[in-house]
Amino acid sequence: MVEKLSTAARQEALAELGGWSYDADADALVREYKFRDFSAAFAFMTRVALLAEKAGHHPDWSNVYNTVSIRLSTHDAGGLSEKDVDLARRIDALGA
Ligand SMILES: C[C@H](O)[C@H](O)[C@H]1CNC2=NC(N)=NC(=O)C2=N1
Repeated sequence: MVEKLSTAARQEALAELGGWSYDADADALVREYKFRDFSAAFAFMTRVALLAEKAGHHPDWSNVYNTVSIRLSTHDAGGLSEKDVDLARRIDALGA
């Protein structure tokens, strides 16, 4: 069972993950990515999907044309865990 992050650990993670915001109501990390068109957005989603499968941890997300909205939280823990921080780091490492 995965533990939710403590307030201190969450604040530390947010400081490190520059582009991500914290949704306090959902206890989730959120970020929006913009691309030049749908193809580029969907190519990014494909890469994230492969990361997520490898990690066994999956984003809640949506796509509208060139925009991909990602929300990370751990369903099993009922909020933010280290798994979300790890996945956010890996998504950022794609360099989108
Ligand atoms: C069995 C499987 O690993 C679990 O159901 C995983 C799958 N992906 C998941 N993704 C997310 N975001 N939260 C989870 O709790 C979760 N659980």
